Amino acid sequence: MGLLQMIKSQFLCHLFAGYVFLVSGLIINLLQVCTLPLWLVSKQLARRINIRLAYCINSQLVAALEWWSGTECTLYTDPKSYELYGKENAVVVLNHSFEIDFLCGWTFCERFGVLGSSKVLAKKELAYVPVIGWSWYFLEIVFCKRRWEEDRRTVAESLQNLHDYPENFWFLLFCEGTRFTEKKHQISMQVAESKGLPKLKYHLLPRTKGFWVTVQNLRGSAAAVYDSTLNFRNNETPSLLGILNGKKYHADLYVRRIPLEQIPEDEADCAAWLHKLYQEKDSFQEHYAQTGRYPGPIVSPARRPWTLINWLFWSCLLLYPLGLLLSQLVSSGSVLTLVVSVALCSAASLGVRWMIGQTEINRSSNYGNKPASLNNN
Ligand SMILES: CCCCC/C=C\C/C=C\CCCCCCCC(=O)SCCNC(=O)CCNC(=O)[C@H](O)C(C)(C)COP(=O)(O)OP(=O)(O)OC[C@H]1O[C@@H](n2cnc3c(N)ncnc32)[C@H](O)[C@@H]1OP(=O)(O)O
Ligand SMILES: CCCCCCCCCCCCCCCCCC(=O)OC[C@@H](O)COP(=O)(O)O
Repeated sequence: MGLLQMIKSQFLCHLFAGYVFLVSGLIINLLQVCTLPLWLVSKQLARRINIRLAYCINSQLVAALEWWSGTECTLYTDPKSYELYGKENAVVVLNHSFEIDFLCGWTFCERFGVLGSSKVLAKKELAYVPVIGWSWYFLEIVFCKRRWEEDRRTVAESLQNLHDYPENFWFLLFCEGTRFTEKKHQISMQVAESKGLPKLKYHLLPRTKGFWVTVQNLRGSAAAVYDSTLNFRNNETPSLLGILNGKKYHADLYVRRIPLEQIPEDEADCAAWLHKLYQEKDSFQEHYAQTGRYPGPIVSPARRPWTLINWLFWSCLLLYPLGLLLSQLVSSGSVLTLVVSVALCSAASLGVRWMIGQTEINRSSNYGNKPASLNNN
């Protein structure tokens, strides 16, 4: 392990990065709360401000991926479609197989200028995650309980609300609804068999209702579905902790742009269309397993400096109060102050570790672990 790699794996580096993320994130959450009165005066201005505030949070994780770990993300797509990315609203369908799949999505959001406005159909539990989850209220992120009878109305209403969104956005749908595990795959394939559907080797069976309600309610606003299939070279199993330790990964993403007009409006036809799409995605993963690449040309956008500049800005801004605090701590010599400071530090680092745990598949939910009739979160 080189010197730089050793420095990146130091706990003190992670502690500082966590301090900057947490404190800057809470400051930004507070600023977002302050925009609430503005929603009554000018909703569009409030939205534009929140897009930029959210960028300050999300881009710190993208900076960790792109600059700290140096992870490379290669895009395989049609050059004609590439020209449209970032210039239209789109529904992104991405396989949910890795702990940092969302982060690889975010790096492309950043490079196409939609990181602050990006949205997702997210499980309700994530709304309670400090900083990121809290910021999503102000981004009008769509939350679901993963219970259709409760979700169908709330999801439709939330999506309708996005029709007058002032800036281009990508709406991410992980149609499998949960991260891939062998146990969930086994159960999912039993459901596939019971439905007479072909078994999938690399994916869980997609949940089609959320996709149908999303496409139905974004027609007229979103121009296309970006069918996105992600994998990592050398059978890597990347993690957010690995990123924080400076581990470099190499992601490959295959994106196909499918105009929304090509997607059936009828619910049953739309469901059949999505099942066929996932069978195609499965074949792309097989192609990747055999050849180490996706079909089609590589047109990768280069990483941009803004995520690094944003992180450096917040680090410099927060370094001063941290220095003051530490110098007062040392000069006071008070044992009580020392104990309280150490306790606060420990609580904050445990909090950040819990947040990182939200991305870890070994802590995933029970959703999809039971057959269809008994399914719950
Ligand atoms: C280029 C890349 C850029 C991308 C980046 C862009 C933006 C990024 C922005 C933000 C990043 C944020 C990162 C956070 C990500 C967090 C994401 C999540 O939280 S994923 C979990 C929440 N989302 C979903 O669940 C979406 C998919 N689910 C649905 O759509 C569901 O339909 C639902 C609307 C949630 C309703 O849930 P429910 O369980 O009631 O679903 P269904 O009714 O559909 O399920 C029953 C249905 O499924 C069949 N089935 C299949 N397998 C099973 C199984 N194992 N158990 C039970 N049932 C199963 C079942 O037979 C039924 O079939 P049918 O519909 O035919 O009756
Ligand atoms: C600059 C460096 C910063 C260092 C500190 C890092 C702080 C950590 C931030 C944590 C961010 C958490 C964002 C939540 C994203 C979780 C995405 C996800 O994948 O959720 C899982 C669900 O889809 C499905 O859940 P399961 O049913 O599989 O269970």
